Amino acid sequence: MSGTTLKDAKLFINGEYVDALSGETFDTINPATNEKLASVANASEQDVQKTAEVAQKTFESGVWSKMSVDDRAKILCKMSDLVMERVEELAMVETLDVGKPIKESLGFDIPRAAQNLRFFAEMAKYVNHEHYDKGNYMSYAKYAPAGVTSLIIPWNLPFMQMTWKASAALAAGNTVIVKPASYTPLSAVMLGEIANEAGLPPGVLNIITGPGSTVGTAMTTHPNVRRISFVGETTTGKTIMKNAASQLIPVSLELGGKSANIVFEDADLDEAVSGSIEAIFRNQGEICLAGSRLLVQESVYEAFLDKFTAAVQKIKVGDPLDPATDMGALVSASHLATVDEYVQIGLAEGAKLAAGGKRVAGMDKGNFYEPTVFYEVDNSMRIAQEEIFGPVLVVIPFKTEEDAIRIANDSIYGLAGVVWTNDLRRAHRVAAQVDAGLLWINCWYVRDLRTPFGGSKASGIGREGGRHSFEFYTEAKTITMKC
Ligand SMILES: NC(=O)c1ccc[n+]([C@@H]2O[C@H](COP(=O)([O-])OP(=O)(O)OC[C@H]3O[C@@H](n4cnc5c(N)ncnc54)[C@H](O)[C@@H]3O)[C@@H](O)[C@H]2O)c1
Ligand SMILES: O=C/C=C/C=C(\O)C(=O)O
Repeated sequence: MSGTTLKDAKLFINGEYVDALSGETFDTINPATNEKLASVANASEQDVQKTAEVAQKTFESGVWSKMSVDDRAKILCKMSDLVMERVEELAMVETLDVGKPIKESLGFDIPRAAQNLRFFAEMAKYVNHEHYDKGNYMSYAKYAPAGVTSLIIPWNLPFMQMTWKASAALAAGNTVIVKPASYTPLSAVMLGEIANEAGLPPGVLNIITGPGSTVGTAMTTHPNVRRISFVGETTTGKTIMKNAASQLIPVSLELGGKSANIVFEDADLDEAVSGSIEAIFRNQGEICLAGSRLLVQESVYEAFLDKFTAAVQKIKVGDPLDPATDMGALVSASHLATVDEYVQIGLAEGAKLAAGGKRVAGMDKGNFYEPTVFYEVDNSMRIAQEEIFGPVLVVIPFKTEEDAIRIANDSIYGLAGVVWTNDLRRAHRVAAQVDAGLLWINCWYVRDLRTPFGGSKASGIGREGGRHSFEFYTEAKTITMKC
């Protein structure tokens, strides 16, 4: 692991890899060693300007926007196949750049990216066909690609989330400018090679690396841009929405979360323990959908917490490239400092540690943090209200179903929720009352790409997935004719 270097990353514009116009680069760092992995082109507003012109010209040429949906699907499915042909290489790059366990990159991130490409390519053939008759009049709707689409991606699941957005936008016939997060650009730029090999016309997919403050701003204010889809922090989402308002561009925002994971006394406790461990510690807790507030019914609180902390001790934190590793390194030294700061805040607020609370001993070179569990937590504490986005769980007892729902909803966020119970009616009753876009009952993060995905309250605006993605990435036109 130590000393691994990867190919330097350039911008992918108009089907070619190029340097930033300024020639500047920045380094991407391996979170497991804090050593440099590769140099990355550092784009500026001028690069975005150039790319927006390429994307607009390509869109207007019709080479992709007017290609038949079947032909588009062939190319996107080919990209999907090529992703799987290169699964090991892509997984290694993702693991080195993000710090996540290789078993995750190999078993989830990259295969899910291939699935994203294939799913939206195929679905494009079947969605959004509408036709109505009314007396002598017939109406139908055409869903045309919207145009140049800006996609801005965070660092936690880079390749998976990039393809989650880009596949839908491309399948709908748009041209795309995508920006990965500066911590994790390496897998994203590889999609350019794959696009070229699959025969995607130049200028359809463009990939830009550089700072959110300049490149991201230019991507959200450029007059050529017709759609913006963003995944990231709530505060960044607000800035993007303000910028988008200046051009009146529709936005789709997938933002932060502080989701309640509710364990009722009638749940299968062993299943709830393993599911709840997964819900907070998968991907080092760096996942927007994390069940970061564990609400446990008082009657089983102690029994559950004992089982849970015993299971936490078994989590193997280690070298992300080791196939046995369950939890890797946090994405950056500064993120590790933020996570540790929250742990100190929790202690100062009076919460108690049942597990973790510090860096992993003997692994100081990388950003390794112990899986951390706080109890004696009140939901009003900062550690229960603010998104930590790391391996830190707060456990809160509750008495009744009404208490659980009240605590779950006492949050600015509304992304996800989890309910563990064997009472069918309770499961649906609670799921209906938790204010969140996504609810899982006796499971967590099981995805069907046809379903609406996104959050309410401070967790976002809009939904993607299935027909919802196609609605967002297209412009509807109703045509009515007298017959
Ligand atoms: N709801 C979801 O589906 C979902 C999924 C994954 C992550 N997230 C959230 O993402 C956050 C973690 O990711 P992050 O730290 O990369 O988020 P972030 O908001 O800091 O950055 C996300 C992206 O936005 C860019 N950016 C920054 N400032 C910008 C600006 N002013 N204009 C345009 N772009 C800008 C960044 O460079 C990066 O590419 C967490 O809050 C997490 O909950 C949400
Ligand atoms: O960290 C956030 C997870 C986002 C997940 C998806 O976008 C998805 O599964 O489609």
